[in-house]
Amino acid sequence: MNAAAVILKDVKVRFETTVLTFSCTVPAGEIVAVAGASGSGKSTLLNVVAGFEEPDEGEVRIFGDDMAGHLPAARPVSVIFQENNLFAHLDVATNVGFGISPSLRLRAADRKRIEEALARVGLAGFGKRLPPTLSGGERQRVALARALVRHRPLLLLDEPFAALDPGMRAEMRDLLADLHREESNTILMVTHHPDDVRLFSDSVLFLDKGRIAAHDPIDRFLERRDITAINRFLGHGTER
Ligand SMILES: Nc1ncnc2c1ncn2[C@@H]1O[C@H](COP(=O)(O)OP(=O)(O)OP(=O)(O)O)[C@@H](O)[C@H]1O
Repeated sequence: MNAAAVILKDVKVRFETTVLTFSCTVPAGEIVAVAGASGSGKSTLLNVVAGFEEPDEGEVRIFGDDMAGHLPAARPVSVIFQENNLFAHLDVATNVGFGISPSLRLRAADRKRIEEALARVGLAGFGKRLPPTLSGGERQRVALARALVRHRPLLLLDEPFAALDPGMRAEMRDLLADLHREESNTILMVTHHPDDVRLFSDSVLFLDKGRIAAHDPIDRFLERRDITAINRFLGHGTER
């Protein structure tokens, strides 16, 4: 598992008042927490990888391939956002079906895969329900089921548990960890929660003011005391 899942090389994204700069190499098969204060650039980094944001400069490679000009749908990624992952007027099975075929031309074997994915995330029998009738946690499970049927080797999660209570967060974390073991995929997950970092990740990309301030294996990251923003994030008081 030494190949790189993601390489960002001198990537620059310019907004009106800000320039964000990213360079990093994420090994395949890792769970990587993407952390940092609000406005530090976490979502932008994910959007650059997913293809929702084109960099002004630099190179984005996913499993070795240069992603320049590749639309999001053409990238080997699945993305789960904090919310609004689902079409509210379409039932759960149809929402998951989009992961298999955007035109929803689903064969019997596809419908079986949808049912299996729903069962895998604890939602057997939910296929005919509409998203507004589900709890926040159930909706995120549907989004996860849709990611599952896609079998993409890179899963990007932008604060996927933000709207969930602590018990549900822990459940979702466990479920993701199980799926990661089964699929051997690479996961980049934006989170504001130190617990997600401590309990879930192999390594941490820590952003500060639009650049990557630290990219460490989890043990090393938790021992750091040299960056104020990390101390603040980990609750290490005012020490520098
Ligand atoms: N479309 C945009 N136009 C202008 N500025 C933007 C745009 N998107 C992001 N920015 C700016 O880029 C910086 C990084 O934003 P980003 O959303 O990536 O941060 P974040 O770390 O994900 O924040 P949060 O934790 O609050 O979601 C911020 O200063 C933000 O205002």
